[in-house]
Amino acid sequence: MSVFTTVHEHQLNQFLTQFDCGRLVSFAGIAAGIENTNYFVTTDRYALVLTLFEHHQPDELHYFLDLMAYLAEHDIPTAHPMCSKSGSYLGELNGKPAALVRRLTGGSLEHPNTEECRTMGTALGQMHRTSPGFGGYREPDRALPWLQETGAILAAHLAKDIEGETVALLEDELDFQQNHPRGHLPQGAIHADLFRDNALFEQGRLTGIIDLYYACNDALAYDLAVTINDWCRDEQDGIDETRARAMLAGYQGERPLNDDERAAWPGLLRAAAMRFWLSRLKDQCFPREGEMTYQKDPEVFRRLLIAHRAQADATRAWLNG
Ligand SMILES: Nc1ncnc2c1ncn2[C@@H]1O[C@H](COP(=O)(O)OP(=O)(O)O)[C@@H](O)[C@H]1O
Ligand SMILES: N[C@@H](CCOP(=O)(O)O)C(=O)O
Repeated sequence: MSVFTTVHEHQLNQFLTQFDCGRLVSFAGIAAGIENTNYFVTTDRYALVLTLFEHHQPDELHYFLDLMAYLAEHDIPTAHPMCSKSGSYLGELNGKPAALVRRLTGGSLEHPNTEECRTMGTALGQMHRTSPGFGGYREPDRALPWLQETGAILAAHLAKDIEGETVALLEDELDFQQNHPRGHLPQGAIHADLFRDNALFEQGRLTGIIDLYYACNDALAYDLAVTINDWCRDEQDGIDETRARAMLAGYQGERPLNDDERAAWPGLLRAAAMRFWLSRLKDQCFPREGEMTYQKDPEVFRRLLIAHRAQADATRAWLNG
């Protein structure tokens, strides 16, 4: 259950007076999600989601909310935040920064099929045609410096056990990533965590991209690699080539990758696998106090990283449809 901060009805009513959003009808905590406190809020005018941000700084929250508004206003299916009567997307509730966004319909897909992967690729391509025009900037917080810092902590921790092979993989991959920077690739605002649980579908149609709370400015093609690594994974923690080709075709129908991006592609898939292997491994080795009791499996991304390291040419071939 991820309601970390309980909201009482009188607090919510007070908060809603700042918005022109009608009268409260009902509200209920949302169990999914692992970072923030979320509630479904229904008024006599709107279906909304209330988020109380548990960790982020105001600066980055303005970036996330402005980006959501920008994308929604450019016809990318994202949840538009509600603007308060005083002109702000960000308020405060129960001592936490808080925002109301429009509730999207649909649900996330556990087993997306080829067509749904193509649809997601198309939407991501559209988003990446639009997002470089967004004026905000946020430094990537899970890029090389974070990989190095986290990798060093984990290598020291794992070296105490019998994880020789794991430490060697970690160090070798860090070395590779250090020698394959991505700053020369086309940049823009990226989602950075567009996993299956962060997109809503209804009858085969994408209704929305949610949880933009890792969004930052980074290489656009890296965002595509993050997305493929989750949406197109097969049962053996490799990549299902048919779904990957469909997602890439959908994406490139909107935004073809350039020669630099094509050359960098196998390394980007590795960077994306490494990022989620390390964040999950860190949560496993150093569980965050007082938060989620379930953990996401780091092994999935370790195996995927090994698979990507072994098949650079094959992954590049997916780019050709
Ligand atoms: N705009 C929205 N419309 C509909 N459902 C939403 C919306 N935003 C969040 N949700 C629901 O809340 C859940 C948790 O949201 P999420 O942003 O992923 O939380 P966290 O940041 O804590 O991981 C989602 O899985 C989804 O069910
Ligand atoms: N998608 C990541 C988890 C990122 O955290 P969240 O707050 O978006 O749930 C993973 O699967 O490791």
